[in-house]
Amino acid sequence: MRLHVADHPLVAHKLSVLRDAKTPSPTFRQLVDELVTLLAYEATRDVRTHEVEVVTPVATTTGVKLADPNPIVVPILRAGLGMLEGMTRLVPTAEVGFLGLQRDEETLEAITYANRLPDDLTGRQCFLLDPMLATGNTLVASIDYLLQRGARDVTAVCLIAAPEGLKVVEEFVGDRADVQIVVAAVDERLNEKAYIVPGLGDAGDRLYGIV
Ligand SMILES: O=P(O)(O)OC[C@H]1O[C@H](OP(=O)(O)OP(=O)(O)O)[C@H](O)[C@@H]1O
Ligand SMILES: O=c1cc[nH]c(=O)[nH]1
Ligand SMILES: [Mg+2]
Repeated sequence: MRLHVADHPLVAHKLSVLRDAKTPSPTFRQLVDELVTLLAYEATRDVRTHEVEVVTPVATTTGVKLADPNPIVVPILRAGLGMLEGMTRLVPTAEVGFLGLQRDEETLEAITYANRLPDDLTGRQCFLLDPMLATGNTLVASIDYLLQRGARDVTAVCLIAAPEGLKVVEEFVGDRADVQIVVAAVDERLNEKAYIVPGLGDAGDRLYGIV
């Protein structure tokens, strides 16, 4: 598993405002969107392309276009939905699948309530979106769904990860697939309720309210 921590003052600035408990929901949503665009730039560094001929008003040159099959982007509901538009703005030809998982706050198990993925992901570049990687249980379950469908090239774009969760994901992945995690920050630890410290609280609640 490869880990990429985005090291950029704009990322650090936006993340600091996002963490602030006083930041209201509309600003929070806007910042998540802006952060994803910055992270997506890093996450798509290895996106597959092929050469094309381009005729400019001056000359003919060689350019590149995204190769087929298109990448697939999968937001993990709810909170991952707040990252979808920022990602598809950068990769508009991507297909979009959906996973809905909710962490049981007692057992910390990830419970799946929605799964709408293509049956065959062989040879596809897959991008999972979820702002928080805490225990890692949600990301492990999500990566597993992709691997079961034949995917071997998976990038997870997260805003904040806990070291404990990164270890869990790394142990699960082993050498089964090429998995990259792109994050804005790796925080200190999990607290007794498995919330990321210092983190930003419950990302889904801060995006969409408490349900
Ligand atoms: O690494 P883990 O310990 O599994 O926790 C991380 C998960 O928790 C949050 O979702 P949550 O279950 O709160 O669902 P929500 O997006 O609907 O709020 C977050 O968006 C991740 O999906
Ligand atoms: O800190 C955390 C942990 C899990 N889910 C969140 O939204 N935040
Ligand atoms: Mg939540």
